[in-house]
Amino acid sequence: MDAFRLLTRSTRFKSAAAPGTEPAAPLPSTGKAANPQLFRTAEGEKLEAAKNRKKRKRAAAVDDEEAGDDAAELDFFQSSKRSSAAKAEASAPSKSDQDQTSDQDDGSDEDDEMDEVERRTILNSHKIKVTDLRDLDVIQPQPPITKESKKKKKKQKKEETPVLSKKEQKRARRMYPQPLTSFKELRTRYKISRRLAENVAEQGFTVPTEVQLGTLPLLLGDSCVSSKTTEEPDLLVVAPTGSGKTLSFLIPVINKIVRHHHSSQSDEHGILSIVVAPTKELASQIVNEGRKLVAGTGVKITLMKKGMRVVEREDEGEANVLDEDSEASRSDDEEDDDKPKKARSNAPVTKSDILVTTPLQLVNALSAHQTTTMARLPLVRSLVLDEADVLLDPLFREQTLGIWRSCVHPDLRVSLWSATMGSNIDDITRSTIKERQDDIGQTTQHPLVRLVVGLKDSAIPNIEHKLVYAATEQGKLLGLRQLLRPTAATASDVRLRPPFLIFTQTIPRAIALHSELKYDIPAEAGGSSRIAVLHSDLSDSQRSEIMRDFRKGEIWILVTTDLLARGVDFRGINGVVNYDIPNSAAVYVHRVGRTGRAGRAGGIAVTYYTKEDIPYVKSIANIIDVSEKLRGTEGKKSIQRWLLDSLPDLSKNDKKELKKHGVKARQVSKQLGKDKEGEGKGMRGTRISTKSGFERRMENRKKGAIEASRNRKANASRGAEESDNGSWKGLED
Ligand SMILES: Nc1ncnc2c1ncn2[C@@H]1O[C@H](COP(=O)(O)OP(=O)(O)OP(=O)(O)O)[C@@H](O)[C@H]1O
Repeated sequence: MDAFRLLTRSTRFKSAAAPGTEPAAPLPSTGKAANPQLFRTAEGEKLEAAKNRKKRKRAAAVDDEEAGDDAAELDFFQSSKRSSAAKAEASAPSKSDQDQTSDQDDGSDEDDEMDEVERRTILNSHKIKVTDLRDLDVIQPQPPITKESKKKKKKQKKEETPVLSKKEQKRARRMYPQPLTSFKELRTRYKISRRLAENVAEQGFTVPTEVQLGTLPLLLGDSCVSSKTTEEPDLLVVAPTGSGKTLSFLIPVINKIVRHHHSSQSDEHGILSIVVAPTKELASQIVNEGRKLVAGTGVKITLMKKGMRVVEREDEGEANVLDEDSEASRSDDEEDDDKPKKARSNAPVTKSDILVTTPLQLVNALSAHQTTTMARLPLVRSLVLDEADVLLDPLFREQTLGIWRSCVHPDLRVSLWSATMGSNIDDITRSTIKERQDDIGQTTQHPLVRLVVGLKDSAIPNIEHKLVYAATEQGKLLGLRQLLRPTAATASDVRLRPPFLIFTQTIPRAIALHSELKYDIPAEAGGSSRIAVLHSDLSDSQRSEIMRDFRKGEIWILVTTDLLARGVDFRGINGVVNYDIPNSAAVYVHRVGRTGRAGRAGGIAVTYYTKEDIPYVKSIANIIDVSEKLRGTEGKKSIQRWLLDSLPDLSKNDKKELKKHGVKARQVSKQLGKDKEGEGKGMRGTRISTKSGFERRMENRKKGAIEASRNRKANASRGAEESDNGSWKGLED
């Protein structure tokens, strides 16, 4: 069934290209990208290939297998052979024994150190920039102070004060850590748990993405057997949407816990890692990804839910600690958030190793009975902030910092991940780390590193952008309807094919747009069931059901708010429609990043703007311009220079206001917000309808007349009844 043909009611649309014409570009929803990497140069590729060839030869020699087998790249852990052998052995010893013993039996890459030129070539080829964010005097320690050096220093000070230029400072901070050239290295060089390595291999990924290539060695560093053992840093990561950041933080977190379970502190039980994400949808997706990776490792990952207890508080009395095996293996489809909850004090304290949560849910659990002091999480060694810029935005900042401060273990490492990150995040991170160190009386500073892939705060280069002027609200609706019609393909160069997402500014607008569009889908295509609306006013179970149906392909068009703008990974989204322009350039980057994920090509992002939006368009036009430059499409630019020059710049204050409240004309006052259908008088700015004001007035008058006539009739018949039944009927029970 051709979804587009049915959806557009097209009789003329042909899915295959006519003979002699160019074949249609592959859709993001079809198949898998050959290479998930976004940036690479021939020079870097050659070097990586040479390194991998060398490793393969050595591994083959170790395993006494044939050298130069091309399939080795696909079978990078030789998982099928080895895991089946391991499984056969595993019938007797426990999983943890297997992990421990197997640490010795893989070919080791410890001698395979690259020199700085090689490391630099590969990192530059993938546009990876690594920076040491510590104070300069920590990075470049001064020589020890002796009497002589003191005198010399004084003399020097008098003569000149040696200050590094900005360029020199930048150079001093620049790092070139060893990149991960293949997933196989996770096992051979970084000695990650065998079972974890097999679980990664089972996902079928062949090449590490840039962010994986750069961050995995840094985060797995302290278990690296190389002579240059590196300390695990606190890490800030800015990497494109859909580039595999989830895997980059989950592998090290899980591996650290496996090691912890095998260590002398293995009798410590409780939450060892926390992953914080801004929405329940993203948190539940991370848990699902995590469950694939933890299978058989003995590590438990759990989604934070209402009523769950994470610590024992003295004010709550004795808690009964139950085993949560069943919970750890449950999928999020089985969530029971809407069922009545047990009283908090009766619920068991979670025995999970990794807790994935939204900020508010964990804060609520840590500050039971609404007390001001938050309970501590003494065992947590890893704190991951996914979509860190939004978690440290004023809306979530206090909650997120509260969680961070609750993690009091001296070995805590924090990592912050996003596709967009302002410099204020660096500052907040630095000051929070410092504040924590002072609180716990720690004197040593561990490394703080920032890793950026590509251009900071830019959209991925494989998306096609369309910025469409629609003049009015009605114009946007007409434009969107036209996109769904067969003529769209010929009338404009935009062809939007399901599945796709439509973003609006507010919940009432999402609801109104959904009501407008739901009868546009022909019955033979599934009718109104093919389009749905998702927002935070729905119950948890409704939200999960819609997400599931969209993922299964039963829903083709999903109208939503910025709830789904970040992190959510629908593999085959063909397009994104910004029905309402986003509140900031960062939101644009995230919204459009729902398509073209993991190196897939062809996603299209359509953004409508009206007269009222003109002051806010420039930052989006700039993002599109940069993204097209990054792709290097000469002559195929959708943003012309004259447009960029003529669009007004937005003041800092206006930017702030827009980020906080969105476009004024579409804001909903609290009272009016209750009117979800957009019918109230003051809802003019938020209303979505093709009907003119006159048509609506006439319709309302007609409705009023019908209602009045109905009332009159009802009153008349009631009067007649009363006169009929005038006799005494006794008292009602
Ligand atoms: N090495 C790889 N090869 C191919 N696909 C991969 C690889 N690593 C991850 N993926 C896939 O890429 C997709 C996007 O990954 P993920 O959700 O982690 O992206 P992200 O960087 O967190 O994006 P966002 O910024 O939007 O949150 C997922 O479907 C994941 O399975």
